Amino acid sequence: MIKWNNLNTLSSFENLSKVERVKLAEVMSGENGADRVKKYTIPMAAGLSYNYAAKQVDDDVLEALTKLAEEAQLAEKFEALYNGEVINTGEKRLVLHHMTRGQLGEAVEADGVDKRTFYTEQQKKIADFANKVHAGEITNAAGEKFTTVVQIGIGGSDLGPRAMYLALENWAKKNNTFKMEAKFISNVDPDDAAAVLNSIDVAHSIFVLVSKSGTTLETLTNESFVKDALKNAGLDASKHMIAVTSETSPLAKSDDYLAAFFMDDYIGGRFSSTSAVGGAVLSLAFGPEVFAQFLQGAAEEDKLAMNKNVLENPEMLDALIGVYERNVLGYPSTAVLPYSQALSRFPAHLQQLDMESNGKSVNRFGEAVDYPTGPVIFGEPGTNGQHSFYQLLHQGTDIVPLQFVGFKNSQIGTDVVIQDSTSQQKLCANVAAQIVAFACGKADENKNKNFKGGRPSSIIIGEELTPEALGALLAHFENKIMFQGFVWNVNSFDQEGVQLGKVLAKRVLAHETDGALKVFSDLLNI
Ligand SMILES: O=P(O)(O)OC[C@H]1O[C@](O)(CO)[C@@H](O)[C@@H]1O
Repeated sequence: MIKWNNLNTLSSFENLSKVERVKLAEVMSGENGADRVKKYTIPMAAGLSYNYAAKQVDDDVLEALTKLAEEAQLAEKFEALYNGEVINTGEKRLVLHHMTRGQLGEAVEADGVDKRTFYTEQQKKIADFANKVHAGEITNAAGEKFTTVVQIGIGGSDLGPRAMYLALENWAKKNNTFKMEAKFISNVDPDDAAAVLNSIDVAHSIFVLVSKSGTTLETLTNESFVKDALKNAGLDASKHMIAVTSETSPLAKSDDYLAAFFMDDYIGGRFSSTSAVGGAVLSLAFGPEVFAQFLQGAAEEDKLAMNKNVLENPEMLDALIGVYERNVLGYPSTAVLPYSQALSRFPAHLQQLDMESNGKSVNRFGEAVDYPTGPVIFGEPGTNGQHSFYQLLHQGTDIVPLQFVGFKNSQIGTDVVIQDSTSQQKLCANVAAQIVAFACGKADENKNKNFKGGRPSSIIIGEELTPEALGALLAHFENKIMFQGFVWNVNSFDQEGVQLGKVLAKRVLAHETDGALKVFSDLLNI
């Protein structure tokens, strides 16, 4: 029997807050620190590992976290989710994104169909379509091959697929699986669509309109923008556009598209990278086999997330340490710092994934919670971040937990030796140095040069950022955020907080304003 209780009603949480705090600078120094780095690590899928040696934990904290996981029934709640319970209570929906990449539990039937079959059928349809485009069987009206794919979508219909595309673009070029260049239009700022359209050859471009709801104003506006451009170039828009949407959306039955692929309401936008939302653009860009490898990595990581032993479950442990940092140690934000240029937009994707999921102040029954929930997430790839905001991270008044990601090898492989080391070695040296610098600090009589240390971090380490590794990385964070939502007793799968701004913007556009809204409308010349 699953119980949905607030975090601060759990006795294991009270016990956790009484466990003696770990002095990170002390435990990470000398041989003790070396032992921790070897001991506090968990294997992940695709050769990745999650190392939490530099987190503010020891065996006592880990034991208390294990008890919290048990009392909060994290494994049971995940099981209920993948077996098709209505976990998204706010919208009365199942939560099925795991099924886009595998079958973790029982078969789930909804809307009269087996859902795993539905998702795999969509994948097959996309693969078939992509193969025909690559083979020149589906072409533009002049019978010429498409060379570019442009995704039109926003939020979850943009950030995840864009981050995944950028993560694999160079890998695919190096491994001869690169098929088509991809571009993305998301913002309703006309300069976004105009700049992308100016940079491509529209006659040889295929546009993927992605909107689960089929009602998002930004996306529909950008669709019109693109249709105008196609018309102005003397082209038939319906021969250049495909749609990814839910079967119940207004876009589903339209004749305006060359083809339509479906997801459904059981997949939240921000959790949709492994559905048709990411599948169409990634299969067109890199081929369906690469997309399948990406799904495989995610599926393997999902299986690890099922493990009831917290110390063998990287997602659950990462989630619990995050809760400890947020609710016991009182840290308000988390920085995501990939030491990989290919992951340049991964922090932006995690921002939506985490903040839209767990940025809630009521529990899943709509009652106010009186403890902090989701942290502020931000990040940049290293080493660029080091020359930007790391000053605050090292010496600022707030302690910001850090989530590093690093790979032993680069994707392209081209490198240079300067001062006896390659660029890749310099990159990896920097992330190792940062972990220890943040944890241990450095005493200096000059207070301006003093580093207190005690700043916790974890790192996910891999051999190389491959499609499997990327899938595993994505699934790690999706599952981590899900587990945190369970601990905080919030519904991580709705997003009512985005509605008010949309409603007010419509009022501004309809000139139905008064008070401050009217003055701002006048100031902005609307
Ligand atoms: O795919 P859609 O329905 O256009 O939604 C786009 C995005 O808008 C949001 O609903 C927020 O406004 C996100 O959750 C979602 O990813």
